[in-house]
Amino acid sequence: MVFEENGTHSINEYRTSSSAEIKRHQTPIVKCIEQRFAQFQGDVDIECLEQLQVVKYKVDQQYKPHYDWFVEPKLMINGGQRVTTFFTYLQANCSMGETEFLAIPFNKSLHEQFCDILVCDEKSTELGIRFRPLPGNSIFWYNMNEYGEVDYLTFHAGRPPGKNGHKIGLNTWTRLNKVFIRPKK
Ligand SMILES: O=C(O)CCC(=O)C(=O)O
Ligand SMILES: [Fe+2]
Repeated sequence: MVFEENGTHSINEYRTSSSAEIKRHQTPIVKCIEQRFAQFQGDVDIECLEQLQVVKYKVDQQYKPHYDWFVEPKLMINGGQRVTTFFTYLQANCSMGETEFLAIPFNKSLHEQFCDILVCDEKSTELGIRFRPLPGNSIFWYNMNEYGEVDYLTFHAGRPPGKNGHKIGLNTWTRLNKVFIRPKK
């Protein structure tokens, strides 16, 4: 479910999870979180961050494979392309609900040492690595390179939590330029 700015919501088959935006600098804690994400990236301007977005998945809800970078130019008018993504696991109570990068090859000898944060099971195929939703962990990646080319290896999905499962995560997207947030009336 996607909540729109005008208070309506729509069911999106591609993304059945719900999401909510946290107003920029809303509280000192929100500002502190924004600052830490900006500092991690070499002190980028915090105004280049989109508003933090919380996403919630109930059993069987998911976000099917997608890129975080924009295809449509109109989405880049305010702030430009999404340079990076931080996805932080806030809550999860099950072994499923991973974040899967479908275009990255699972390399047993390379990835086996990371089985504490990656799923390494009989389903680990040659293509696709899956991050466990471990609360407190963040995954971070660049959606484009230094030449401004978007990265197709970032193709990823938010997999559905299993039986009695749920997952809550925090998206922090950083844009090329400052994002102007329209004041709410
Ligand atoms: O839920 C996840 O694991 C990933 C979420 C995601 O890719 C997104 O919200 O863009
Ligand atoms: Fe995503």
